Amino acid sequence: MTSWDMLAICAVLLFGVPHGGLDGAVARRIGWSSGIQSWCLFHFTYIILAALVTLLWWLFPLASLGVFLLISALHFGASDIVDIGTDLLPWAAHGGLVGIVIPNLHPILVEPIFTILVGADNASLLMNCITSLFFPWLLSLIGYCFFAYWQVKYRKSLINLLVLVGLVFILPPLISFSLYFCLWHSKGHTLRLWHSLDVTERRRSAVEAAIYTVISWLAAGFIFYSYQEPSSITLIKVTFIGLAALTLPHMLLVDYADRQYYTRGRPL
Ligand SMILES: CC1=C(/C=C/C(C)=C/C=C/C(C)=C/C=O)C(C)(C)CCC1
Ligand SMILES: [Fe+2]
Repeated sequence: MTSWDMLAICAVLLFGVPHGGLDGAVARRIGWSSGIQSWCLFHFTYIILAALVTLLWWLFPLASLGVFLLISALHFGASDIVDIGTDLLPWAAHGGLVGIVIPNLHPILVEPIFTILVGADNASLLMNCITSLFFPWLLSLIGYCFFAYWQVKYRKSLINLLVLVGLVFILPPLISFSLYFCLWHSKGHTLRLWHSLDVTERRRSAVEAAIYTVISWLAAGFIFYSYQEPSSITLIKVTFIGLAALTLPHMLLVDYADRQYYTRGRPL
């Protein structure tokens, strides 16, 4: 791992992870009350789901990484176009960027990372599967180009996606992932949510997000140093398995519960 890769991973932890810190604010606005019982239930459920993902990863690494890539595609795709719509073609094209395009454009660099996460045999199986998805993804991108020609509202997001594909092409995988995750996904989510929050909710939500962020950094640091031999391999494991663990509750809240609230007519 180069020092740029290290920097990229640190950026993911420092600037990417905090966007999940606003999940408490999301929970409140979809109806979780601020009472002590609800508060405990919310945190308990969040932690149990995250722990369950970690346990499942340990038991079934290949299936867990496969499902993680799939739900990440749904999450990233939905988030990229959240202000515009929910059409399938743009969703698929945006969703495939991280899980399909990055591994296909840099298989030599991505396969060793998958190997760290799920073992060599599983990594090569997964790479074969992802390779076979590249052509369908390319078709979705071409279809999206035509779609955006007619649906003018999608043009800007299409151009964004094309720029991102260009970045993925020229940059190493961890660097392009980190740029997308920190500067597109997390920044977009945080700004959108911030503006949609009641002014009276903002201060509390910011303090809460800062506390959750520090707790997740401490947890990551603790797990990292409790490994017998902290190394770049351990850093990769802690980062991506940690992301997978936090993504499930984060996604259930943001993409499922909050979207229902959103489609009931309130602003996001
Ligand atoms: C595992 C792995 C990758 C995918 C990471 C993903 C898919 C992260 C998703 C994070 C989410 C969904 C956060 C929620 O907000 C890469 C970059 C292809 C590189 C190789 C290792
Ligand atoms: Fe997210």
